[in-house]
Amino acid sequence: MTRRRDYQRGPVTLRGARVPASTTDQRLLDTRGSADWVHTDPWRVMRIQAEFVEGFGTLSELGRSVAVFGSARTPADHPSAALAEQIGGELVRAGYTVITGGGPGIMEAANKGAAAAGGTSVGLGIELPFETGLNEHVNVGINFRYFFVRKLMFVKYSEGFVVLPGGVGTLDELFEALTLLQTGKVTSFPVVLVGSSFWGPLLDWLRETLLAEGMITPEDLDLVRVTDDPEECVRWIVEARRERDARSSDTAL
Ligand SMILES: C/C(=C\CNc1ncnc2c1ncn2[C@@H]1O[C@H](COP(=O)(O)O)[C@@H](O)[C@H]1O)CO
Repeated sequence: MTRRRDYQRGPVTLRGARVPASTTDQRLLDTRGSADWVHTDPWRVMRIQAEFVEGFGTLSELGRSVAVFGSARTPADHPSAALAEQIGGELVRAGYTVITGGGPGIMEAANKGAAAAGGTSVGLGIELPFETGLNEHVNVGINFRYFFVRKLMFVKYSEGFVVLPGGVGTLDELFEALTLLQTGKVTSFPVVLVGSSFWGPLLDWLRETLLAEGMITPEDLDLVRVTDDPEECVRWIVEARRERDARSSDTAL
């Protein structure tokens, strides 16, 4: 009688010709060989998971937060930077943690305002082909390898988005929020555009082209509000929170 030899690879049973010549432990402990596996998708999944774990672990403890977006290229002496700095400070005084992309320009200005007001000033940095690093006003920083992990962190841990003038990165962040709101994937939260002369032409295009051509509904236009006033911006966010809290206490009754 031939003895059937089973080989267990975790939950998988292998027999006959499928039985490997070495065990998993042997392969793990064998340090020789190519390092190509580090660049394979299964290994990337582990790194992606690690980023989620790190992000969730750090951000879940920071309390109520608002994200501030805007150009990485805005000079420190630009009026938009002054607005971002003031908004960072106002948000902290209203009890919020301020979350930005941790980079230069508008991000740095918002972090500066938040830190100067004695608040938690978060930077969710991103690994880029050119090193920029976290700006000096960040007091809680996480550097992400993967844009999509970082993007989820902004949405999951912010209860409002403040969007100052910016380029494609800023537009990407704005339209991701609008898509999630429009499709009901995220519970209603305020999106405030700061800078009426910058955002006005985009809103005109949304109305005159997208709405006119039936690509969006009139209600979609209500997903954003525009202001030039930092205090009004923060007031809208606080009011939205009160409305949300009132709605959730109604449903709890
Ligand atoms: C291009 C420059 C720096 C890039 N450094 C960045 N660091 C962190 N976050 C960034 C960076 N660049 C873009 N972002 C994200 O996109 C938004 C800004 O993009 P935009 O195209 O400049 O509008 C911003 O909100 C970040 O989340 C210059 O040295």
